[in-house]
Amino acid sequence: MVDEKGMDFPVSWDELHRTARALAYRLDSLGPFKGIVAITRGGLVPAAIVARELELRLVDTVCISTYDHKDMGEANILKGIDGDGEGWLIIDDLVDTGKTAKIVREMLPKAHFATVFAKPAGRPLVDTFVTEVSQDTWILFPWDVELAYAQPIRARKGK
Ligand SMILES: O=P(O)(O)OC[C@H]1O[C@H](OP(=O)(O)OP(=O)(O)O)[C@H](O)[C@@H]1O
Ligand SMILES: O=c1[nH]c(=O)c2nc[nH]c2[nH]1
Ligand SMILES: [Mg+2]
Repeated sequence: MVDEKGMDFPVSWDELHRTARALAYRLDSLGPFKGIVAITRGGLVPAAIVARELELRLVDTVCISTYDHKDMGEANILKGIDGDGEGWLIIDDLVDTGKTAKIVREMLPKAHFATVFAKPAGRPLVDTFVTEVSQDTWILFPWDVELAYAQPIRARKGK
């Protein structure tokens, strides 16, 4: 779908699993880490995959909500975490504007911040990521979609 936020970039469960495993592969050589801080909710599934691959069993959360679907609002910090993050690995699904990443980095300045996807505006705030997509792309995660009828491309263009 194309709207004012740009083109949707749908990601399947398989693709997400494969890309999160690629992230774990990169992170393995940058550790060892004490544990993972997952940024809810988007970071939960990638954090579970990375935790499995890096054999990390200590998993905490920072809970931040900024978007209502595609609409950005104020960042609402529902749960923080103590300490400076030294030795910890922060996992989120993506950085977009970098607003969430900035808050998390200020909260845990010594942690390693990793995401599966990065858009250009947020990219400088991430230590490790796998796939870059353009700023006007909306990543559509598998937990946000259901299987449904898709109009043929020609019909969508009104031909
Ligand atoms: O770089 P930014 O512009 O801050 O955008 C990235 C953040 O936005 C999304 O979270 P959201 O606030 O939608 O909450 P959710 O993870 O619960 O879906 C996403 O999971 C990132 O955490
Ligand atoms: O599902 C999402 N896809 C995105 O591209 C995005 N950017 C900020 N928050 C987002 N959530
Ligand atoms: Mg999030």
